[in-house]
Amino acid sequence: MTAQIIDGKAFAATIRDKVAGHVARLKADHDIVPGLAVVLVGEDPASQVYVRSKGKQTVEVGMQSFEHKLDVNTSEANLLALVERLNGDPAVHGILVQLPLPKHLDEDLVINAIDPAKDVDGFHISNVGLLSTGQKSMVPCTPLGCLMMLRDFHGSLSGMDAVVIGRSNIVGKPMAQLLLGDSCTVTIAHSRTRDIADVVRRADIVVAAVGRPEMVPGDWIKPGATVIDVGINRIDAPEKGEGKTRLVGDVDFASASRVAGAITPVPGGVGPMTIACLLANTVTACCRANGLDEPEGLTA
Ligand SMILES: NC(=O)C1=CN([C@@H]2O[C@H](COP(=O)(O)OP(=O)(O)OC[C@H]3O[C@@H](n4cnc5c(N)ncnc54)[C@H](OP(=O)(O)O)[C@@H]3O)[C@@H](O)[C@H]2O)C=CC1
Ligand SMILES: Nc1nc(=O)c2c([nH]1)NC[C@@H]1CN(c3ccc(C(=O)N[C@@H](CCC(=O)O)C(=O)O)cc3)C=[N+]21
Repeated sequence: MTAQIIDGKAFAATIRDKVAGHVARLKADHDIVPGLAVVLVGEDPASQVYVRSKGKQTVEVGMQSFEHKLDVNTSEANLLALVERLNGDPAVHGILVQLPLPKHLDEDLVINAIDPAKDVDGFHISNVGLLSTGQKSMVPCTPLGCLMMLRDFHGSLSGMDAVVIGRSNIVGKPMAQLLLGDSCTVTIAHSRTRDIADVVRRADIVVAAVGRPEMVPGDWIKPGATVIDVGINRIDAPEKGEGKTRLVGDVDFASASRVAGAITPVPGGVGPMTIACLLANTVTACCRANGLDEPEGLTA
């Protein structure tokens, strides 16, 4: 069997179109322009590329982008003061603090200082609690993007066996909550899981969010299963020339795509959906802040 490729890049483009439509309507009907503030501490090259791409796409859909770059040695007080300022800024509807932060900064403290209504990453404890109790919240972008692709491919996920590999607060745990919300039978695997191959083999849906290049081989995949590869790993690619690199996921695409029914590629899968969902969350936050009907089909 050769798996169908789930084209996250193309799907993300359709979401951005919807977002752009809503943004245009907000402007025409209410003279409101949604704004997204992105805070980057330090100069990690991968983060810089990613933040630039977010800023560009934000402007492309007609929203305002505010980028704040702080020195790697910035104090916690300084960062918290910026977050406070953004919380109070009526032009800012969404705030994203790029993670990971340098070690001297307390991530939990900083994330929980963001106004939950502006927490477009969905990482604030209030949003985590709301999601886990099935209430309206801001939903983390990466898991939301994965859910949208799964719903689009399968229609209903009800009763399916889903295995999420990874239990981070930003991907694994919220992903599991969303799948549970859609009535999957959910298992979360992690570094202490015994016989992970056996656990994964039971799954109709596999979401891999581990951070280990090509860790999941095809022979862990149940024939016909849907595989969502969240991993973004840059590895050496000497075949492309001296010093060159390439991106791979947490799944061994070559072997898995021979067994799976459907699979997301890396690049071009979950990554573009994450950014599209960030834009979607910003419009949603803007509508809620202004007491307006929120866009349909852009939230969980
Ligand atoms: N496409 C996108 O938009 C995004 C992609 N990513 C990518 O997704 C991946 C995961 O990110 P993130 O969740 O932040 O990573 P974390 O490092 O925070 O979490 C990784 C998880 O994988 C588990 N794990 C590690 N090794 C193994 C193993 N050998 N077997 C089973 N489980 C293991 C860990 O288990 P334990 O808890 O026991 O240590 C942990 O729960 C990364 O490649 C990251 O780059 C992340 C965010 C967005
Ligand atoms: N507060 C916070 N929120 C995040 O959502 C967040 C974060 N911090 N820190 C880093 C991770 C990582 N992440 C990615 C998003 C998109 C791509 C993406 O678009 N990837 C492209 C390829 C890009 C390339 O070529 O380098 C693709 O997969 O096709 C990658 C990675 C969001 N993260």
